[in-house]
Amino acid sequence: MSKTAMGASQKDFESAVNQMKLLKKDPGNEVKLKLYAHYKQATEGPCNTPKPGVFDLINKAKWDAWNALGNLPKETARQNYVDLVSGLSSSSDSSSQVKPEADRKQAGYETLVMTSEDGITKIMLNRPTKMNALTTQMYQEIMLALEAASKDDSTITVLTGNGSYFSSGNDLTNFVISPDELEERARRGAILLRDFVGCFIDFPKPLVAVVNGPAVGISVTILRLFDLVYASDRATFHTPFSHLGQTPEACSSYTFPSLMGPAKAAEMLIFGKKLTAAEACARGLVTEVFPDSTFQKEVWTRLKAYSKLPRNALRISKQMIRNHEKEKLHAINAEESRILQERWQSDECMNAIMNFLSRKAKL
Ligand SMILES: CCCCCCCCCCC/C=C/C(=O)SCCNC(=O)CCNC(=O)[C@H](O)C(C)(C)COP(=O)(O)OP(=O)(O)OC[C@H]1O[C@@H](n2cnc3c(N)ncnc32)[C@H](O)[C@@H]1OP(=O)(O)O
Repeated sequence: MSKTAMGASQKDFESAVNQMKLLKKDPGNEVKLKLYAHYKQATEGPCNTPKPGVFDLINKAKWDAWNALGNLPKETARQNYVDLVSGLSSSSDSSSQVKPEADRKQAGYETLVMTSEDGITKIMLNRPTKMNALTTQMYQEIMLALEAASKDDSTITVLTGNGSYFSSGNDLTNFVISPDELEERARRGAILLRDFVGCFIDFPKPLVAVVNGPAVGISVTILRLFDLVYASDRATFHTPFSHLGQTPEACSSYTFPSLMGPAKAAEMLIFGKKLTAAEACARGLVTEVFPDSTFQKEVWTRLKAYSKLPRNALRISKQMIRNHEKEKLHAINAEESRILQERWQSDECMNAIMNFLSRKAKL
């Protein structure tokens, strides 16, 4: 009989616990929470400790993960733990294996797939099971990818998402930190945000967003810094900043009012109205909307034709259009990042994040 059918033995479990201690690569907060919850369930049974206070972020997230397992039997939790660890070990073992050409990622990127073909460099966000939510690692990798794309011999650079979403915006687990770390992490977060947006402001070549599905938060506000925005008619555009106790970023406090007028910008940025692709197009945020059934075909045919245009002319024209407001955009970016640094330390923001993480609220 297989191990799974019998359930993992206590020995398997102990060996998985030891294996975890030897794991070289950090598996990330979400996996660590799952491991913690299954370990506690396997060793102590259903959650039996008082719920930590709302500002005790780490312990609250751990408690929520354990509590979510309800009455899961100890044996099942033990098996799940062993399976989780075995998945982690095999994925780190296989990192040295050669993958088939079709799914080989350009070296150095774990959260993106970067490819160059037909004069187009494509940067694809690649966390489809998390709706391409942006972790701090992902912000860093996007900056590296943009830097590489700005120097390669392609004509056009494209950002798109793998799976059903373009991106669900900032990964809210970026906020799973202990209260004594909050001030320093907010300071570093503001620098990361400023540098990330700065790369888009300064990007020298035509930059195209292929919005394959819904976009949330910073994946919406950043769009005004692209030269073309093509959207599937399945895409939606949602900036729920107030719901999260946060404020606009990516220069949207300036670019959105100048694009669509202050009243329409307020509807999105202050009140969190979600737009359809057609509405976003009518407001000038999207260049063109395509039926989802033909989206990829139509967009890539169009982009391949554009990529054959004279490279330097495209580049110089882009810079002529963008250079007028570059300095202003950098100043606005710095100010928005400073304000967010304060917001991230507010009760309003912390409560909203905890609500999401404990699955009480879906935006
Ligand atoms: C101290 C601070 C340091 C911070 C440093 C950051 C620096 C830069 C900050 C830039 C500022 C940016 C702001 C924003 O982008 S605000 C917008 C944030 N995004 C959201 O609020 C969206 C939250 N997600 C949702 O509401 C829903 O998930 C969504 C509507 C997108 C989809 O719902 P659906 O029911 O279809 O799917 P699930 O919710 O089940 O999602 C599937 C799994 O994906 C996970 N997920 C999705 N989005 C996020 C996210 N943004 N953050 C974290 N995780 C996300 C979800 O949890 C599911 O995971 P599991 O299967 O493991 O449960």
